[in-house]
Amino acid sequence: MAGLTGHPVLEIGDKFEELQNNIINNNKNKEVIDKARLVVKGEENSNNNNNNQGGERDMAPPTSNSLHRSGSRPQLDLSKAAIQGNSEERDPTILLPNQSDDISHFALDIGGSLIKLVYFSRHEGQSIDDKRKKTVKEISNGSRRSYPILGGRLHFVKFETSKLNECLDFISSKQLHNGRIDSHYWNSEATNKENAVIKATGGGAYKFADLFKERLGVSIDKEDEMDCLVAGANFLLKAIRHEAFTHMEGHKEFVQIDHNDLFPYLLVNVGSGVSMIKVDGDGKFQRVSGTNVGGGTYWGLGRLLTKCNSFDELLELSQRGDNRTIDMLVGDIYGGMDYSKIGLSASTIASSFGKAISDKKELEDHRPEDISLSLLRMISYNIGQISYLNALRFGLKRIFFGGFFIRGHAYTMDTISFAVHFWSQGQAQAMFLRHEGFLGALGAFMSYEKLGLDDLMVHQLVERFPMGAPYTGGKIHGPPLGNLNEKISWMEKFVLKGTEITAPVPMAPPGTTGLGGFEVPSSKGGTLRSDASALNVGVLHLVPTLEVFPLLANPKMYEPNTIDLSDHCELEYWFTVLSEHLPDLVDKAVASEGGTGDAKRRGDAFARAFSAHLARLMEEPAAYGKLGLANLLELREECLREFQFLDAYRSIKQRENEVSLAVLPDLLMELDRMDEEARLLTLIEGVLAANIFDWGSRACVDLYHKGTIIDIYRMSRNKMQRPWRVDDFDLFRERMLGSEGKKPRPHKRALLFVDNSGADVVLGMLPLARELLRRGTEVVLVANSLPALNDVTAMELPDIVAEAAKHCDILRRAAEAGGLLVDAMTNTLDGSKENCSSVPLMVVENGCGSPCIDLRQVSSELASAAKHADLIILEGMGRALHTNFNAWFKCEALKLAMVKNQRLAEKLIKGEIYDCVCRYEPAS
Ligand SMILES: Nc1ncnc2c1ncn2[C@@H]1O[C@H](COP(=O)(O)OP(=O)(O)O)[C@@H](O)[C@H]1O
Ligand SMILES: CC(C)(COP(=O)(O)O)[C@@H](O)C(=O)NCCC(=O)O
Ligand SMILES: [Mn+2]
Repeated sequence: MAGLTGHPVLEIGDKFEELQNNIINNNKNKEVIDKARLVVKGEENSNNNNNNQGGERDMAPPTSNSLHRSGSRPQLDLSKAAIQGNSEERDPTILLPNQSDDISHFALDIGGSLIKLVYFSRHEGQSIDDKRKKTVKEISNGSRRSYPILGGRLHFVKFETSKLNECLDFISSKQLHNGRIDSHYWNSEATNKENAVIKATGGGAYKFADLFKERLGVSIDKEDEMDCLVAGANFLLKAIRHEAFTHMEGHKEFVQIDHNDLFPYLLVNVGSGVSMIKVDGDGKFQRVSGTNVGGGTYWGLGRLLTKCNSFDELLELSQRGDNRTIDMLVGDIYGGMDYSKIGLSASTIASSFGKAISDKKELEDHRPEDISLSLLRMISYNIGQISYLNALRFGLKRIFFGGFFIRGHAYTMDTISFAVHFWSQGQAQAMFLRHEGFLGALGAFMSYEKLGLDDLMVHQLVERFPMGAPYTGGKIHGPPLGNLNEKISWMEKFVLKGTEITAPVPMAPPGTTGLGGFEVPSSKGGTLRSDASALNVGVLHLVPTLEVFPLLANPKMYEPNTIDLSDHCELEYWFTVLSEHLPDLVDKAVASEGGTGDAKRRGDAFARAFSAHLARLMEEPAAYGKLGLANLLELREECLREFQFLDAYRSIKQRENEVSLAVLPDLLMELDRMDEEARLLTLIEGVLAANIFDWGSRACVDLYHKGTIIDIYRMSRNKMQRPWRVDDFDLFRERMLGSEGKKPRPHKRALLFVDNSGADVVLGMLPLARELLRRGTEVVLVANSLPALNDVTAMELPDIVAEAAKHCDILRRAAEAGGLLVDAMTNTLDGSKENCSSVPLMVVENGCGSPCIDLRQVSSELASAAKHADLIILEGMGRALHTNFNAWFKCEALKLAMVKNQRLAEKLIKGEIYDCVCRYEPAS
């Protein structure tokens, strides 16, 4: 093995190949089959010291890239392509004027300071794999809904109003105004460009209407600003799970809003000026007050006083400021003492800018930092106070603050929260919105009739954080959405700028503001979160076919994540795990795309994008909503897809499937020789043992570098001695086989949530499925809709099942009954054409592309399949431990996993790495 360690990952691949060749070329290769039998019986190998993880094996030399390239990348329309801006610049933006991206709609909010644009891009309709059509039909029993709206993404972009031209360029570069509109779903009048009408709100909808007609040839349909603000806020509060949050003393906490208890509330929109609106329901509201001292005041006065060039610069200055040099404090007036009789401490601001009256100092003698902070505090307190007074006036307890003045800035939010809390003595609560600045634009977007958006439910919206979808306008525009090249150079540019990506939102340790005073800023310092990094507001995916899993015992209380990453130590640990895994993942991803220069460049961009997200989340864990481990793992998959790595483990999965399928017949024979009780135990052991084949676990990847599949499997089997760390097997056996001679009724339908490809599904879950089928239980294999790590997908399963069915009548008949075998008759071993008397074996997709599963958002076909199920089997760390470990179901549930991470083992089951979980829960 010495000298051959250049590409250790490939070495094991070769070993697979070698093994596979052995099996294929010499079908009855005794050694291999004996080993497979050993596995089944759980015997130890006498020749080999067990647990030999030392890796003293002969390894074949690494092969070069045998993996093939995906042909599924979309073609770009490069006609009339031109470099935009300075062509001397490195990686200049390329404009592709003729590239269309199915953009259907957009709406604008053109305010005094900023233009906000919301646009929608449609998902390509995903067709169901032929082999699953029958299953889907059977399961949904003809009741598949036809959805009024298509899936797609909502994007959020802003521009400075003074740079309206940039906005117009952006619209025309993305061809937003010429969006292809599907007349089945969208209002078709707009398909004619001449009559194209776009919805817009804000003063600019009036002011610039002619310019839009002139430049883009579109008419503006003006929507009332207040209507839009309220519609936008109501939509966000109802449709986005983690939209609203409180922010006190540097601490951000998401608020779960009960839809039935949302109204009334006070909406305070802090834009250039401030509007205060009492909202009583959808479309039911009254503008009750406002103030002219708002965001425009801060930015305008601030610019005059500090000579700052941008709003962000002004805000950043404030973070290094000390307002005591310029504000007059109670202590300044009372000789350093509190005025405790009325509850004012010495450090309370008595008069903002009060010290500037001193004739000893001119403007130049004051630090711009101090001026900015003083101004920010003055305006934020003032807004907080007026808001409180209006809440008091109408007896409102909740105040939601929106508008771009807030800008996700911790100190601004703390200051407003403090004011509301202070004046209301804790009776009213200030809350902020993640899409703070886009309320009006969203409202205008919603005003397109027949969109059906107002019917969207929380579970139909999934938030994603892609790179390259620019959040701000300005320089970053040009190529249409989805242009990979743009995304890549986007990442390259950001890394050049370096700090922007990791720039944190200041999060100082919590401090106290003390009795009665607006005194100590609690979260100040550091640098301002980079707005331009496009990391702060996610793109909302509308997936109308997602549903809540109907078997959740208590959907309202359900929390998918077992590990809460708001604990910083926990976050740091998983951050390290994922960072360390990154080089290996990039290698795999690049190899899966043929290892070309282009693939390498994309791999690099992916690594940068994902690292940037991780860095951002380390600084502010709640930046993208409540953060759990499942979200991080999903984010990684999303980033891969963003750079068009559609299946990084494609060939690894294929090889592992082939190797495992080759030993399956022997395994089945061995199982069939056992009595029912021994067989059930062996089957569960088999599932647990085979769950070791996990390319997402660092420990397992290390194992792959050291041994062959058989070594690993053997090691895994050696760990199988009962009792397992969590061992409810006896309970499960009793439910399945009964006790004292009483045979319980078999389950009607079992949903098996499968995990990894290869041994995991072929040698673990399929034999278990077969056992259930044999007992007369219908089996639905639930697999990922999209690839994630080495997980098997719903698309891949029918072929695997078909291959397995060649050697097994039970599987064959069940697969036929479930519509999985289209041409099964010709492929069977004996060619016999029996009737489909079997219960069906079916495959459904789960609606996700992650190693974990959030059961609040599953595919409608899974939801339909679940209706008749009385047993759920969740398998693997991602689905049974990281998520759903604590979930309760209306039916029986079996959670099976091998823990392939030391820390998780300690934390969750007080055990060790490679310990197993077999948790059986009766219906609750
Ligand atoms: N990049 C920016 N440029 C200008 N102002 C900004 C920026 N980011 C945040 N702001 C703040 O947001 C305010 C505008 O908020 P917004 O909700 O867009 O209101 P409007 O609709 O009146 O433009 C500005 O007055 C300023 O205080
Ligand atoms: C990504 C996974 C959840 C996949 O596990 P599986 O569901 O396949 O059993 C798991 O590999 C994991 O938690 N990996 C990160 C931890 C580690 O490397 O130890
Ligand atoms: Mn997995």
